Amino acid sequence: MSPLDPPSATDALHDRRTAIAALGADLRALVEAAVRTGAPDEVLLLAAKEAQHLTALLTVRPRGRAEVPEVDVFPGGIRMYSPVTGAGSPLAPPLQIETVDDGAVVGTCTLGVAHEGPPGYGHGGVSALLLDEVMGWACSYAGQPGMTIELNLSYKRPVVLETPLRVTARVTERHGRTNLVHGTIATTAAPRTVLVEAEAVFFAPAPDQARALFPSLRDPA
Ligand SMILES: CCCCCCCCCC(=O)SCCNC(=O)CCNC(=O)[C@H](O)C(C)(C)COP(=O)(O)OP(=O)(O)OC[C@H]1O[C@@H](n2cnc3c(N)ncnc32)[C@H](O)[C@@H]1OP(=O)(O)O
Repeated sequence: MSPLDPPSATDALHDRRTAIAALGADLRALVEAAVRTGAPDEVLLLAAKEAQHLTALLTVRPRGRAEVPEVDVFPGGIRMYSPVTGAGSPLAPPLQIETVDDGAVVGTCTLGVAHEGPPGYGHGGVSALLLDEVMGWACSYAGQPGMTIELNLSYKRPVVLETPLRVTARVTERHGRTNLVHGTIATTAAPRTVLVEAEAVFFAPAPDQARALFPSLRDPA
């Protein structure tokens, strides 16, 4: 559903997305190594210098704060730098939107130590991040991409790190531009044992409102 390269992607777009994803994967490995390392102080200081060098290398024609990247399909599609699904984001697990199953969107991911809350378990805010995203996808797939205006979570069991997770979401009710959405996190090994459950309200802005909120949106309709 969220392929890196839909059939319409040109060669140049394919190459750009591939390069962004390659950098993202190595940055995620770096972040995980950095939060787990037992290397001595002098190695940390050496790594900090190398990181400064990389930052300088990448600080070329940075995009503006509200600019939609050319490699993205927004709203409701590919977001290369999303902190949840973005193959190019060092913050993202990244979560893969896998299927639309009987109206429910299903995403999978594995959290690392960089996402830790209680030792060995995922941070509660990270669970909210995963659910918010997949619930947003459920709205898009129901035909009304929208913004979260309310998100309630029930943390039933801790979310284990380094364990494949299954995040599901489904629109349960629609009232005009407002969608009520239900979401869950479970492990892929035990999909019926809900670890975190969510109820959310999403609002799909009208075209004028979307134009004001997202000035670089190409087609707010
Ligand atoms: C285009 C989408 C792009 C999506 C990108 C991916 C996003 C991933 C998910 C996110 O993280 S979104 C980021 C977090 N959310 C925000 O930053 C939203 C901040 N909120 C706003 O900017 C405004 O609330 C918003 C522009 C969305 C709406 O402003 P309005 O002044 O038009 O809202 P209003 O208060 O009139 O409420 C809109 C409708 O929702 C209803 N409503 C509000 N709160 C509700 C509630 N708690 N329960 C049920 N309905 C509720 C409200 O009654 C009303 O219904 P009606 O249209 O029928 O009159």
